[in-house]
Amino acid sequence: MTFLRLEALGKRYGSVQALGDVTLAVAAGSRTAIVGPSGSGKSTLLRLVAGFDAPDSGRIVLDGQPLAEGALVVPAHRRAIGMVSQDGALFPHLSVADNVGFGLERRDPGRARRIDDLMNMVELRRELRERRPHELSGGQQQRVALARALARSPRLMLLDEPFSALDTGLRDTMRRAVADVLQRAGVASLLVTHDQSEALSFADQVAVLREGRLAQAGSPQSLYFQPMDSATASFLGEAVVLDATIRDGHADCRLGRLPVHGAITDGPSRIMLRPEQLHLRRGSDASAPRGRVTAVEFAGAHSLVHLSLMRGESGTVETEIRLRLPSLDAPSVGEVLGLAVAGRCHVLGTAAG
Ligand SMILES: Nc1ncnc2c1ncn2[C@@H]1O[C@H](COP(=O)(O)OP(=O)(O)OP(=O)(O)O)[C@@H](O)[C@H]1O
Repeated sequence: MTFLRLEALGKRYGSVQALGDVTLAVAAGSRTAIVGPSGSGKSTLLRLVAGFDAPDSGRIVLDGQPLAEGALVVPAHRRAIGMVSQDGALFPHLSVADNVGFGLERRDPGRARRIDDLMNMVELRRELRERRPHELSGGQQQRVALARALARSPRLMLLDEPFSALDTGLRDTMRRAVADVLQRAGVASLLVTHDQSEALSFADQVAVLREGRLAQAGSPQSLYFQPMDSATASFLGEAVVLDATIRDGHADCRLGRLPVHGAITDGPSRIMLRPEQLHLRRGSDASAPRGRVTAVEFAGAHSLVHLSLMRGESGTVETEIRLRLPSLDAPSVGEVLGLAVAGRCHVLGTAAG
């Protein structure tokens, strides 16, 4: 069931069309991640939903109630929408308990109990109650910010890069913790992030913005394996994009004849494979697709291996591809390796979203 609906949303700042004709549906209790290059309109979208800014066109409907539609604009404090930002924006002079309870009525006899429950929910120990924000770790501060945002039982939670100031390990832990808390509370959320893998692992739905337009929205799996175009494909991870001719459910390309996803019309096209579908083989014959290793970038557990695809006996160098391989098994520069493809390839321009 659609809980939040953005309909043909548009916003202009002077000559810049920050958002244009964006339509997006968010299901009750679900998690949507908004991704896109810098300047693509992610923060603008969040600001319009929060009520910090009004759209020029289109409408926003939350749980059946229009929040913005023509001259009607419900003010931010009447929307029952929570927000957690990158720095947590805690009040430095207030204790943890008072930060968490900031939106609660001071004279409410149930206030202390509610603060305890909220701290419990985000797994903050009781003994942190009287500390000031600067006496907390980054992860603890984000938990306080989340508890404070949950205090007034929001209908929707907006997460504006809440994990970006945390280091990698903590980031993963916090991402899971926040997803968990929101799920248990049954609160739908919109997450803006620059981190594609964070978006893919956090959300049930990922929406890709480009130049203020919605390029594609869908499940993380459908966007990753069946992106609409090569820009979305590369934005969400490493992609191998090749020219191909489609015939009888197969693509003829530089990697041979590969089965394709779905029923695709015959003709010239472009296909995409994710690098993890390609397997390198040592000692393969010259008739098989092969690649020459041109560079190896060591990065700890994995190395980024650059290969030039070759064709036929002459070994004519064709397209460049990059594969992330376990460093223990990484080839050396100059080696010629056979390439086997696992699974089906995706024909670009045929995404269902
Ligand atoms: N208040 C403003 N005045 C003028 N232009 C603005 C304003 N806010 C945003 N813009 C412009 O609107 C466009 C979208 O900006 P927005 O901040 O929404 O992008 P973003 O995707 O969040 O970018 P980033 O990833 O860099 O945070 C940009 O071109 C930006 O320069």
